[in-house]
Amino acid sequence: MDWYDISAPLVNGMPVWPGDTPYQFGLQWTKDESGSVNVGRLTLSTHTGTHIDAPYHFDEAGKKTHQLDLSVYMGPARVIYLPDCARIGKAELSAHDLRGVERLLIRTDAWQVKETFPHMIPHVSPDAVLCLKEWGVRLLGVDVPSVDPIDSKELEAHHALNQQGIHILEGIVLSHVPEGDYELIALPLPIVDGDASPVRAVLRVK
Ligand SMILES: Nc1ccccc1C(=O)C[C@H](N)C(=O)O
Ligand SMILES: [Zn+2]
Ligand SMILES: [Zn+2]
Repeated sequence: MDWYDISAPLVNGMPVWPGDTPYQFGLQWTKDESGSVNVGRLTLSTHTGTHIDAPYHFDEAGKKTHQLDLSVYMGPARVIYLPDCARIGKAELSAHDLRGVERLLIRTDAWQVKETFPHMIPHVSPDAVLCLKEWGVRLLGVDVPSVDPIDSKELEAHHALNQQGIHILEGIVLSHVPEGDYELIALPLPIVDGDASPVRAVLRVK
């Protein structure tokens, strides 16, 4: 295997952010009905499964999905494993030499039961954000649905990351991926005026 799929499967009934639009796929027309083709129809939140947040999600003046710099979402990426961690802080990250890492993907394995939305997730603490910036990180990916605590209204980590120009990738699946260096591709859809976009995220083994 020379690549890993790190995307959550999109399937009816999959967990979504509490209160957000349920994910639904179905056939609008079947081949039987139309006489020629099956045609699907999707109803979904932009934050479904593996997705990126555009800054506009939490900042009125922030970039929207169609304005994002795609070079952020393609290129060298480092996967690190931080098991049993409640908080992704400076101390946790400092155990790794991350200088020059442009895309950092953190495997926590904190979200085990993928059929339900997690109540508690490790969150990124603001003290980590300045370090990430200093090391040269442009994209931070996590294997949980948010970089902030689920019940956070302030979204401190979202804002702190955005202030440093660090983009956010959430809900990646890394439980089968060893630590190391890869090439990431996780491109957002060109949703005009969007706040976020699902992505197909893959890692090519270097
Ligand atoms: N979908 C939502 C619906 C309501 C309130 C928040 C969300 C979020 O998505 C927040 C989360 N921090 C996120 O960026 O994915
Ligand atoms: Zn999101
Ligand atoms: Zn988010």
